[in-house]
Amino acid sequence: MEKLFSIPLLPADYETYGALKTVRRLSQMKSLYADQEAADRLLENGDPVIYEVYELPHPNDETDLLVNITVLYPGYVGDEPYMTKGHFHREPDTAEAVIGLSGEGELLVQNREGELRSLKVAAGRISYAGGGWAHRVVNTGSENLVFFAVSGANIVHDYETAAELNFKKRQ
Ligand SMILES: O=P(O)(O)OC[C@H]1O[C@H](O)[C@H](O)[C@@H](O)[C@@H]1O
Ligand SMILES: [Fe+2]
Repeated sequence: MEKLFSIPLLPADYETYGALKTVRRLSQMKSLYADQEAADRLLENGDPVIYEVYELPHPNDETDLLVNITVLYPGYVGDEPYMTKGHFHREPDTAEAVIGLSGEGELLVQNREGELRSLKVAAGRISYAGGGWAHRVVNTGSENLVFFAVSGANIVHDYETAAELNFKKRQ
């Protein structure tokens, strides 16, 4: 895609413009949920889609921006709502802004020292996580939570460190 565009902020339109669609299912992130027995019970009846990410093709130049739309479905694993995996950006870290398009939820952020914070995500709101904050979006509502996220295009996702902390308070 040419590095000039103006397109609607909708997953379907993103796909029309060649977005790469990534589907994340429960089996790919089961270990992140607190209630493993509840996850196993769900998996006996299939493998639910938790979220889909629509990513426009980009050349990863450090001067570019990564502009994704994510559709996070409503649902629970035990008493824990559906959520994204969550990640740090590997150093040198860059910030990420999440702009809610529909639905409601929260942006859980945690730094490498384990400090945990929660920011509201909703239509018409921007939630901003500066560098050094791992970020995970949680759908606390009963509708799809659709959000736009923008960060530096040259980020490298670090899922491992975020999974170790797993957005839990340190004792
Ligand atoms: O990458 P995850 O932690 O699974 O989160 C899902 C997605 O959320 C946002 O859209 C981010 O900008 C994406 O980079 C990320 O892929
Ligand atoms: Fe990110």
